[in-house]
Amino acid sequence: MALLELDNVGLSFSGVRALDGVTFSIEAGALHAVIGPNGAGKSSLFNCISGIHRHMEGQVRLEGKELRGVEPTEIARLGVARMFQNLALFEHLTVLENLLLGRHQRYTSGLLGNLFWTRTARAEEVRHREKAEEVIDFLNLEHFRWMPVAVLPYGIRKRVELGRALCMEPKLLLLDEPTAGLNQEETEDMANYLMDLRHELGVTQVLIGHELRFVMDLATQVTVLDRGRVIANGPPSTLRNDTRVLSAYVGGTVAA
Ligand SMILES: Nc1ncnc2c1ncn2[C@@H]1O[C@H](COP(=O)(O)OP(=O)(O)OP(=O)(O)O)[C@@H](O)[C@H]1O
Repeated sequence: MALLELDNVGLSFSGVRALDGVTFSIEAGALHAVIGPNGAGKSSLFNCISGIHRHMEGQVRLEGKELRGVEPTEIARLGVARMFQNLALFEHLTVLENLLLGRHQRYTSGLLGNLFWTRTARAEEVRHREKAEEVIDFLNLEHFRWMPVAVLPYGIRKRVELGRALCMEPKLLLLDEPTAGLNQEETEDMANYLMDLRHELGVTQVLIGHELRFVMDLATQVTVLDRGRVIANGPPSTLRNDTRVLSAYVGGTVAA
């Protein structure tokens, strides 16, 4: 069974058909890219998976469990994390504090446990710190651990944003244009981290991308959306010369 299945997903906004009959699946361990021109429906699709659009049609299933109608916080708890294009960090908190906040939906000891600092709450706090430190090591953020996010360069903030999502120990990581605003070197760094994530930690990723070369080099599977519909779906090698894909990007070419 695929990790995530989208079955005939549709979404309308007062007459605008943002998604229409979107059906495809995401295999465990994949780095699955969703591409398409502006307005194709990529963000709408992520919002449907995250439970933000309650009026969506069709079905979204995570490990066979229907997500439609499930609250976004519960979907996050089930293992769907999201790295936002516009950073969702707390600027005045340190890198470590931001990462620990990424774990908040995993706290189980509750308010009373924390207030009275019970043994369970203490043990839990240690576990959260260990996980945050693992993520810091993995993303080479040691040097920035105690710095407030506000003073960090944009490329490092993007890495912290990825780290915040990773702290949730997701089954499925949704990456909304992870390289937007990054320079060439930072883009290559991000690509390497995403590949390591797949190979070393086995995290399944769905990535919205604009830059075709980046997507084609990185992804194991690509779904192309155009005006809310799936126009192509397959491994990058089969899509490089697909005329539907090329024509969806006006004047665009899929670099070899
Ligand atoms: N909240 C909303 N209210 C009204 N229309 C919306 C809303 N969200 C999306 N749309 C419309 O749905 C369509 C798909 O938009 P969406 O943002 O999902 O595309 P996209 O592929 O992510 O585009 P981009 O690459 O520009 O971010 C567009 O026509 C957009 O105007």
